[in-house]
Amino acid sequence: MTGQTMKHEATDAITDVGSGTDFALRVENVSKSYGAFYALRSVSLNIRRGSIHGLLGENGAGKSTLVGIISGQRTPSSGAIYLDGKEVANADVRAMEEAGVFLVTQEPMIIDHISAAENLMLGIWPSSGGFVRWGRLKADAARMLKGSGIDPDVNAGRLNAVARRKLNILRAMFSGGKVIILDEPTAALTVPDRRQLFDFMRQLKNDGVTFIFISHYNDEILEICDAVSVLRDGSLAGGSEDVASLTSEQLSELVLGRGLVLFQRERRTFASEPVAVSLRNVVAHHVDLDELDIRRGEIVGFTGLPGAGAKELARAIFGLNAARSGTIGFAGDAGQSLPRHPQAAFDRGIAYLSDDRRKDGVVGHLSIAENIALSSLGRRASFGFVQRGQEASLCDGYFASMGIRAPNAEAVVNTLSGGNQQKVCLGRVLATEPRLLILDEPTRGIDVGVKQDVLRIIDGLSKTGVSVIIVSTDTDELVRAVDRVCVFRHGAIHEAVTGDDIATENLRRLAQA
Ligand SMILES: Nc1ncnc2c1ncn2[C@@H]1O[C@H](COP(=O)(O)OP(=O)(O)OP(=O)(O)O)[C@@H](O)[C@H]1O
Repeated sequence: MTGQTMKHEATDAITDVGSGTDFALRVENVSKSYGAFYALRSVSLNIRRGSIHGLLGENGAGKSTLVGIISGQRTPSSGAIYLDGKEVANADVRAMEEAGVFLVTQEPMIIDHISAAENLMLGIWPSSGGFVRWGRLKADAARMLKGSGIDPDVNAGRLNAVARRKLNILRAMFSGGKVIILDEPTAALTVPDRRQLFDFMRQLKNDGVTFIFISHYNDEILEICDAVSVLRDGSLAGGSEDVASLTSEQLSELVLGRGLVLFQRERRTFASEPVAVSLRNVVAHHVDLDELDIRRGEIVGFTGLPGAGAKELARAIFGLNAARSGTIGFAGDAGQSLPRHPQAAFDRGIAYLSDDRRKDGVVGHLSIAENIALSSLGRRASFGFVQRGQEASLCDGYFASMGIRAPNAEAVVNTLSGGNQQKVCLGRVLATEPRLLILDEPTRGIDVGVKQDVLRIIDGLSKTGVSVIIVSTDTDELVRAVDRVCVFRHGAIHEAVTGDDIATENLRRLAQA
């Protein structure tokens, strides 16, 4: 299928507006500009009632901007939104929620000091004569949370990232949402969590609820979506009303406007390479590891269920989680205690990309250039002075190779799309030129095209002798990018997989077993 035929299909879909009553939501000629820049340019969409409609596009294509407008978080520069055939004008988030439109973002809006049950029912607490009916609230919430693994009575502040995300999704679903927008909802969810979410969506869809679903994962889109629309550079570039008939390759082509060459690392054995990193007897929160050696230039994947030790070991190596005991040695040296904080790790040539860019990723109010240079400046400064020319060339290199979408490297990071912020984080970590690079979910939120570029960059870096750890729940990423996968269970490496055994189904089975 070519980009052109797809464009044609999209146009047909739009002209076939029907009576209007078939559509839960219509977007008509919506534009959004920031100064002279158009984030959206005259976009029109028709979303069928009771369907799951995928909204696709590369990083920065305009997806978040569009759903921000639909949900009342942002105001369009021009255009109109129709809900059940009626125009909604100047609506804010509250008005849109009252009208049944809910946006579930990647960053859950949870109130920490109240219980999970109270959060779940936020805004719809059952009341009688002005008093909240706590008994009814608890009973309703317990029913809703059944099977989710979330204790209704637990203080929400104590929930982990996955539970918070689930709670947020459940809240939208149970608040009488007629149109529920899920912006990359599956990031950080395990395979069983994801299955549960999709079952839930199908159930609600049968009851007539409409979903808009943003995802960069082809397998998810093919599994759950009925129709898709694709944005490219702020304009509607195509779509399909019959996702079931598409292959993964066709979907990628639809998004990128060109065929996609998937990256695959040429795996080899490292037995004859010198040991670059030696970990011994590491005991930390959720970690109890006897030993692990990583060779020069080797890429090792860490995977497992949450709390199994993969992420926790990575954090302990970088000094983010305190280790009770254990040593790390480089290139056969005697080894020293694990670093106590990130600066100490950094000084020993360890770099780390966090999966939480909000907390320890980029500095939003600084420019792309400043962010990329930030971690490596100390190392490059001479007599305390940073050479501006050096900073500029370092940054230009990463700006270009990461394909960051912005007018130039001086753009403020807060104005970038989520995926582009993630690329800035990665550029910043790579610029430190470490000897051990730890990447926690490096391509989460990154579009399918750039994902291949990122995997290529990591591959290239390993060929310069850097040892790499990739912590990932994305089995596709592990299959394409690493030489060895360590599957964690109870804080230790339960199994190490190499060669052709690094295959999607095998990894899924091992991680869940
Ligand atoms: N406040 C702002 N000022 C200037 N430009 C902005 C602002 N907000 C968004 N943009 C720009 O609008 C464009 C669309 O961004 P948007 O976040 O909608 O993309 P996206 O498709 O959701 O991307 P991603 O997949 O990376 O999340 C981007 O180029 C972004 O830099």
